[in-house]
Amino acid sequence: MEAPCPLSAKFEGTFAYYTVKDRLTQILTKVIDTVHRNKNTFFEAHGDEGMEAEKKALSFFSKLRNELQTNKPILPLNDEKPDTQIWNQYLDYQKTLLSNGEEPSWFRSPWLYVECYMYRRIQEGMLLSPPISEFDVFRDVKNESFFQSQQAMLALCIHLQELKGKMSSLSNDEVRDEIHKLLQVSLWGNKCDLSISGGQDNSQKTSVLSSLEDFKAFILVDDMNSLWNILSRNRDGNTESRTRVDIVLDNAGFELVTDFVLADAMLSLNLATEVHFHGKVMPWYVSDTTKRDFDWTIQQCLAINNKWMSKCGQTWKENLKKGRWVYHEHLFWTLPHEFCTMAEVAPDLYTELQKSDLVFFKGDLNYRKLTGDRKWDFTVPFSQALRSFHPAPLCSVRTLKADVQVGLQAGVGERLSATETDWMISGKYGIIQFSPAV
Ligand SMILES: O=P(O)(O)OC[C@H]1O[C@](O)(CO)[C@@H](O)[C@@H]1O
Ligand SMILES: [Mn+2]
Repeated sequence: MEAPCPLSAKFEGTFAYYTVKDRLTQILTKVIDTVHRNKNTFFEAHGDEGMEAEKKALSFFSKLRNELQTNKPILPLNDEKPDTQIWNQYLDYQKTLLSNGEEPSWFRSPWLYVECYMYRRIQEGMLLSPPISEFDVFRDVKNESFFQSQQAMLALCIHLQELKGKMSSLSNDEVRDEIHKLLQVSLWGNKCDLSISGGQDNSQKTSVLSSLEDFKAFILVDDMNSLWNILSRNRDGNTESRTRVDIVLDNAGFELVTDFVLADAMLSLNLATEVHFHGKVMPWYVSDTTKRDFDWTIQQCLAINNKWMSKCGQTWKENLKKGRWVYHEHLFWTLPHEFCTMAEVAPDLYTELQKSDLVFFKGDLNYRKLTGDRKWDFTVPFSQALRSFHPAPLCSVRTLKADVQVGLQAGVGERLSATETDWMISGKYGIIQFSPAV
C-alpha cells in the first residue's frame, strides 16, 4: 500500500497550519529576545566582537522570521557542518516532488520538513555568528524548566530509592507493576515540552506517581505487557545474558529525569544490563536534550541539597563511568528524514540500533518521524506505518501533540474526534505502542 501524503501547512485550518503560522513565529521571536537579553554575557566573554556577533545573529533571525511569515522559498544552508550537504540535497529532493516550477516553501512543503528546517536555520544563524556560535538559544528556558519541576523530580527520586531498598523482596509480579508505573511516569513526563507551549513554562509541578491510576483511561494504546515479555527475559535468564535497552531521548527537564529513573530501575531490577541514550547534536525543538543538558542534569541532581536526589545523581554518574549507561550522538536525529530512510541515510546508526533488545522512542516528534508524519487512518497497524523501519523491537512512548496516530481499535479515533476536537494535540492522551522486529 502506498503511504498517504505528509501533513502540511498547505492544509489550512490544520494543526500544521496553525503551528507554522503562529507557534514557529512565536518561538523565533523568543529566540530573538533571548539573544538580545544575553548581550552583556557576549560582551563580557568576547568584548566588541561579541556585540557584533549578537547583531549579526539578531538580523539573521529577523530575516528568517520574515521568510517564514511571508512564505518565502526554502533556502539552501550556507554553513559548513557535516550535515549541510545532506540538508541541501534534501531540499533538492523536495523540489523533485513539486510540479509547475513550484518551489519548496514554509506553507507548502511538508510540516515535518519545514519545522525541522527552522531549528537547523537557527543553528546556521549561530554558526555564522562567531564567536558566539556555541551559544544554545534555548539553554535558559531548559534550565528554568528543570528548576520549576524540582519538587516533582524529588518525589520521583524518593520513590526510586525506596524501590531499590525493597527490591530483593519483590515478587516478579510486583517488579512488573513497578516498571509499568515508571513507564507511565516517563510517558506523562512527555507532556512537558517547551515546543508545544511556544517556549512558555510547561513544567511538571506535582508528583505524577499519585495520579497514574486516574491517567490510565487516557492511554489509548497500552502495549506494556509486550515490553515486559522482553524485559523479564533477563530477570528469568542466566546471569551471562545481556539485555540492551536504548532510549531515544526527547525533552530535557522533568521528562529527562523520568527517563533516568526508568533507566536506573531497569538496571537495578535486573531487567536490563545496559542502557544506551541517544541525544541531539544541536538545540532542537526548544527543549530536546543535548549532551550539555544530559550532563548538566546529572550534575544538578548530584549537587542538590537533598540526599535522595543527590544519591540518584551519584548513581547515574557512576553508571556512565562504568559503561552501564552510554550516551550516543548522531546527526540523523536532527535531520528532517522519516525513520524509514535511516537504513539508507544513516546505516551506521541503523546498525547500532540493531544491537538493541528494545528501543524506546520518546515523544511526539519521534512518533511523527516513525510514521512519516502522514495522514494515516487511525486503524492502520503501527508496523505498517513504520514502513520497513524495524531495527529492533521498538516502542513509542508519547503524549499526542500532533495529528498523527495509528494502531487504534476501530471506532476509537472517530469517537474521540466527535467529542474532543483537540484530543490529538492537547497532550492529554498518550500511547505506549510496541512493534516487534520483523
Ligand atoms: O517534545 P515532543 O514530544 O517531541 O513534542 C514536540 C512538539 O513539537 C511539535 O512537533 C510541533 O511543534 C508537536 O508536534 C509537539 O508538540
Ligand atoms: Mn521535544
